[in-house]
Amino acid sequence: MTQATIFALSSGQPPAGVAVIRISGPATKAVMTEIVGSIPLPRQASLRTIRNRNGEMLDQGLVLYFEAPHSFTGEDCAELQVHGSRAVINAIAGTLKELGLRSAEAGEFARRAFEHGRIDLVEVEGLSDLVSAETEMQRKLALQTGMGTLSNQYVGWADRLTYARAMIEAELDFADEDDVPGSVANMIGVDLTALVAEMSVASVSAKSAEIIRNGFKVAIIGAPNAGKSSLLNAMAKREVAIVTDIAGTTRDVLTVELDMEGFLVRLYDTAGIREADDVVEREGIQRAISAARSADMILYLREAGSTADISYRDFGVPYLEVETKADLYTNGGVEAVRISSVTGEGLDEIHRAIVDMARDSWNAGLPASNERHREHIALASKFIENALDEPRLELKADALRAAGDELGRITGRVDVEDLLDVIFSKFCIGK
Ligand SMILES: Nc1nc2c(c(=O)[nH]1)N(C=O)[C@@H](CNc1ccc(C(=O)N[C@@H](CCC(=O)O)C(=O)O)cc1)CN2
Repeated sequence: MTQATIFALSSGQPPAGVAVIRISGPATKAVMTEIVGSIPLPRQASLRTIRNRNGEMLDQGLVLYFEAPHSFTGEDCAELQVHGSRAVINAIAGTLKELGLRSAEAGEFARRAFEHGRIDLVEVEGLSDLVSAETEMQRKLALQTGMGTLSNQYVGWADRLTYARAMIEAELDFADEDDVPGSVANMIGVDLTALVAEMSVASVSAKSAEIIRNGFKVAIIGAPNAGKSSLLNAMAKREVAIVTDIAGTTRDVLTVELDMEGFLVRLYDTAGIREADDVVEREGIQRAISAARSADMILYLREAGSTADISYRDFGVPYLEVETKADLYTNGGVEAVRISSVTGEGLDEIHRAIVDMARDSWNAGLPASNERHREHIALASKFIENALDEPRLELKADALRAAGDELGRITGRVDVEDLLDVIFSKFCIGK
């Protein structure tokens, strides 16, 4: 079956200065001949008139042609860079449909790139992250994943497993009586043990990368009226939360997302924790506690001069104690950071503390895998451990093959068909 030729608006929603319409598939050449008169020189921008099938002008734009396999998808591709109005885009899309092209599905260009071996599954995920990156750290992480750094790690691991297996196969094929039993096992054992250790480090990195992808979670907790919502508003620089003098104003957990020096920080404002009779307030307090327990950092707020309820210290979450309303009190010589959301005192210090903690939680030195990778890495290292424990060479080799297959599932070399729909559907149309 020949592949459909697909097209999509790859640039943002109209109206925009310029719109990029991408085309990929076997009919690309024929379509270009039809709508711009001839096939432009590969990889060179040419200014052309774009026409419908009756020869009427639809727009004038820059066109690019990429000949297979030297294109993003590995197929013949073209780009029409046209005036970015809805009407121009609709007119061109209409003509492309009349010529037998169909609209691309979400991620379909990337999928074709994967299917033609231009990029592996790890790089596909990196591209997906790159397109949705909002912070500087997300951009860096996505580039590392999307441009092969992480793939190289997995391929390197898989190569070591292949080498170990080859050693075993050789031993099985050429074993002679003079060989010392177990010598091959010893030779490969050292490297395989090292490999298991590297894998366990990589699994930790998946967790730390989550902080970049999903944000560093900071829960603001404390007694009612301690100034939690005022702090949230002051950090967000807008009135996100309702602030009143009435204790118990915040009932549910409120969130703001902040870009703090390139880190995505999710700040949670919570209901004040106290003994409460009101059902709604009690539920809010439960939510406050669970937000604090699942946070990456707790800001425990209390009004200057009041005593601390220190039960949150058992949550196992790093915390910072904050004395609020510092404008109303003189410093009683306590250790906590003193802030005033009214005067702004201490807010820089809070900012610093959060960014430092986020930076510490993220292990910058490690290539950042993700949760999907982590599951396969865990299985692979289990298989390697089995292989290490297994005295029979045939079974040792089998376990190593199974471990290699798990790594192959990460990069997409080994049966991943069922996964593809999930991964590619996360893309936007046109990617
Ligand atoms: N206009 C435009 N800009 C874009 C893209 C695009 O498709 N179109 N990209 C899409 O995401 C990204 C760039 N990625 C690309 C990756 C590979 C090839 C490509 O044609 N590769 C060929 C030729 C390489 C070469 O000549 O150096 C190849 O790998 O064989 C193009 C874009 C970001 N900017």
